Amino acid sequence: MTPMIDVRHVHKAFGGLRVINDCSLSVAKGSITGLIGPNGAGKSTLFNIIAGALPLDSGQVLLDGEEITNRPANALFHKGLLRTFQIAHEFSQMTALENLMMVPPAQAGEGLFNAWLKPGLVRAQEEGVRRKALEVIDFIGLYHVRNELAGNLSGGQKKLLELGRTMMTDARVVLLDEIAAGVNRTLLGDLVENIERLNRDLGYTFLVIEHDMDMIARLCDPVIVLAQGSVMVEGTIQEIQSNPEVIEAYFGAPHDATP
Ligand SMILES: Nc1ncnc2c1ncn2[C@@H]1O[C@H](COP(=O)(O)OP(=O)(O)OP(=O)(O)O)[C@@H](O)[C@H]1O
Repeated sequence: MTPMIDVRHVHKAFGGLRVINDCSLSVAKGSITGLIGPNGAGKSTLFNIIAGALPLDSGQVLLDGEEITNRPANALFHKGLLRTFQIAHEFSQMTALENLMMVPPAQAGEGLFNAWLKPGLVRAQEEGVRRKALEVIDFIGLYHVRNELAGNLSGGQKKLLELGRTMMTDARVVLLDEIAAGVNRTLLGDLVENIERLNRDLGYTFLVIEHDMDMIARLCDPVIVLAQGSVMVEGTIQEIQSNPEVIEAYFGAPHDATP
């Protein structure tokens, strides 16, 4: 089957520093694939390249068989490739529900033409967006705080809201960058469940960068280990955790602790 994301022989350097070195990997459709590796391995750089936030020097990136190399993030958004972002400062003064309602890329109300000539259409579309936002906020378990300012939500609730924002569009693949950081265990459980439901019920594919190994172990199969800008090994979490090369990459020497 055509992979959802296919990274082929990608290179990227910052000045003289070669950060991504002939990196090739693929993310299977419908998978929750983990991307782990020691600090500085190049995980965020690779994410930024896939998400259209950073140009690569050479190589290719394909989305469901279509070349998307160096396409800007907004073009990828329309193709259903999204990444979660921290709730920006200006959005913290809007309610949780309004944050969701802001997401759809082409709200008819924004077009003057539609606003003047088709007010009925604008109202109907806004109503549709609101209904969907209410469904999404219920799905992610934040219905009870829907009218709270986003800035007042807890760290974990903000992460759930970020995930909810991806559901307002027709996402096919979502890149999650360290979504567990700073989230308490209870909300982390909710986050994991929601990711699993999106994967199982809506067919989302996920690529997950995460330092939290519990979260990787619960969610991801397969797990890809990046070291010095290229793939060291790929396998199940059990295979990864018992691989001596991986242990050495994390700890610098053979060791009996696991990553
Ligand atoms: N914009 C940049 N300019 C110069 N160097 C950069 C830039 N972005 C990243 N780097 C360097 O590239 C290397 C890889 O960084 P990257 O953030 O991709 O690693 P990472 O695997 O995500 O690390 P961590 O797990 O610590 O977040 C590091 O040495 C970093 O200092």
